[in-house]
Amino acid sequence: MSLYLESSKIIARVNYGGLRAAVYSDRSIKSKPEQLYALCVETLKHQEILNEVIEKSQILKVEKKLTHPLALVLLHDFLISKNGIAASDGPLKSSILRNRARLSAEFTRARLKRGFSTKAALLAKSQLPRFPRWVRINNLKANYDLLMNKGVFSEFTPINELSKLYPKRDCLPNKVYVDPYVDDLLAFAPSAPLLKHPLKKTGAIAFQDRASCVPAQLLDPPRDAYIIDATAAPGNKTTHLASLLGPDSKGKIFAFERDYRRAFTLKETVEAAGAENLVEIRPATDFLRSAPWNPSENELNRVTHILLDPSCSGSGIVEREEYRYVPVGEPGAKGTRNSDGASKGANTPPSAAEYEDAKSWRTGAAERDRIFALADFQVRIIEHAMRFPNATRITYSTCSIHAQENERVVMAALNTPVARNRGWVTEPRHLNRMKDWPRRGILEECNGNEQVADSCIRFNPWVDGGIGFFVAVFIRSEQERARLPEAPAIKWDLAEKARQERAATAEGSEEEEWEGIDDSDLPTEPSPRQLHPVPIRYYAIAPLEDTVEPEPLTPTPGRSELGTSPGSGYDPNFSKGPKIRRGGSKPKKKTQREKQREKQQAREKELALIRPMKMRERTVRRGPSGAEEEDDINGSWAEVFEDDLEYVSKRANSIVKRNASVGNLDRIKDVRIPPEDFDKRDFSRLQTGPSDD
Ligand SMILES: C[S@@+](CC[C@H](N)C(=O)[O-])C[C@H]1O[C@@H](n2cnc3c(N)ncnc32)[C@H](O)[C@@H]1O
Repeated sequence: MSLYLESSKIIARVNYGGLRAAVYSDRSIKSKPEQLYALCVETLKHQEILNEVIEKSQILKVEKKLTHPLALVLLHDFLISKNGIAASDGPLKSSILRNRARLSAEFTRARLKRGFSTKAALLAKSQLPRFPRWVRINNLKANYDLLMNKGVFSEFTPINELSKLYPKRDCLPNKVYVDPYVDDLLAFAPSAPLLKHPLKKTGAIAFQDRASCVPAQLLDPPRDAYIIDATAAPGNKTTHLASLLGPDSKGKIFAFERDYRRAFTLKETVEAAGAENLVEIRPATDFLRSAPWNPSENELNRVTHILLDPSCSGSGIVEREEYRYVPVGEPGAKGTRNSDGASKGANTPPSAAEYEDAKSWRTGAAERDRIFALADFQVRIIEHAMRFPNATRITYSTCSIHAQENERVVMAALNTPVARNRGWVTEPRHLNRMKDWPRRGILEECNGNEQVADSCIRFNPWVDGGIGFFVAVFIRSEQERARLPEAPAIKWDLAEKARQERAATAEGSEEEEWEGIDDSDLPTEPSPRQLHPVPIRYYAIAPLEDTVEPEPLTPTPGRSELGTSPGSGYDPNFSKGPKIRRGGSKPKKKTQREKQREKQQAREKELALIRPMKMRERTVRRGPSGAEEEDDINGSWAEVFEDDLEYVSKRANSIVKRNASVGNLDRIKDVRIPPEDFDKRDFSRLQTGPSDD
């Protein structure tokens, strides 16, 4: 398919940003993604004037084969791009060239009408960024009083309306907006001369989007708090936390960053902000492996506040250059006006209702699968943070607009055993500093739970000045914390220690851990199942050499006994087969022979399903004492519902292979599907990871 056909399809499909993800994640695309993305962005940027040309020239009526988005991309290249329409596109090109005189004349007329005497002038204007510039004052090097009251920003006059700073006709480059929700946060018009401001060079101010400042603000740590920023690079929120602690704080921020290279960027950001004394960077360190219950980590044990801003789809990031496609026939395409007289078109914010209807965000299948995988990880990271013995406050944020990564993750996290056992809830709206903020969580995505939906905060990029964002605050009371001061069982502790020692000697597996998720591993559609209140079987994922026959495990009451130590939970009477509990009416009496045949058939079916798990090579490692250690895989287990056995065993097998291939066996502790997802028949959040307490 040609560049033009592909780009016309993309712009028509993607609404409200997310163009980059759509282009780069669509595997069916043949054109060069960078060329495609540039064409989409530039076309949408100029769609208002191009729409006028389309309308006045009546090209869609003359050339019946042209669709509106296709006409837009072709006209962009014909009228605006300096290279013209790509030569290879014969019929498409001809459809434009046949009408060349009329199109050029209409374009010139439209350009002059807008006051641009040349095409260059039109292009220069269109390069201006679209949103206000947000500036956060860094308390480690300056303060609000100094900048706002003592004259450093004296050329800017404070205003109360953020909308005046959008680059429209009445945009005010010499005004400043003081944000009422985040301390020390200011907004300026995009054209305000701040990029090379000396304050930026000294680190006294930082450019940070408004929504991205909310997590640290809502974490609201006391001056001497011990804090974790679990996923820290490039360090915007870490340095914001440091600024909130202030220069005299005796607190500490542990900044985890799994990616080694990104940890360097984090270090630079921390140094530029003058926050070295407050921040302890943990480079190339996976937060999911942090173990505050280890005696060697007793500083982590003091952590009370945790900021989680994990990897997400980034679907809320509306690139500064991205515009929204307005199909022909919508009011915006014809240049109609809002009631306030402003032109309603590609640069017009969607209404709040339009925006909050997250289901209207259209994504391709590959992107959807990626989002499911991300959601897995996001729940795990919250769950892990909730295990910190002294934690009382956690913020969870994403720059995603997908409920799958937002409300649904919050709901899943609240439903984990660790949240329930330790008394974690979302902070009620009335207690929240942003209780007046209008955009809250999507009720139906919170299973109709108003309290949870109300406690979530959403940002609309067009209205709120920057990116689409989501924040939720989890809290638990002091009483709850006192009730459960200790973390996991001692067995976990020892297993964790052994794992950490192995991790220290393992080579280069960390960086791949998350990014390496392969789409082919992910479910494309839910598999059917009957409802079971509890898992009915556990299966070991056994290494080939050790076991001739795979060893099913019988269910044991406590999860902590499973999966953390090699071989735990094995039923010595396995040869008799695990007992299966079934609901429903009493089965008809069967003869002994029938029973035996059925048993044999069931067994063969199971073996056929489990056998692929045995394909990986056994890896033997030396433990700290030099003794040969049992490979982690021996202790791995899958919690399998009978109806889903086939699907889960395939998935477990692929996880084993993937991890084996990157030499990282430590992650494989369990494979499980949260019970609430069984109820919804949603297999999207199949999880792997350390066993829960
Ligand atoms: C969305 S970015 C964080 C942005 C950061 N909070 C900021 O405001 O500058 C997510 C980061 O988390 C890191 N990350 C992902 N998984 C991690 C894990 N398990 N442990 C530590 N860091 C992780 C990624 O490498 C990435 O740098």
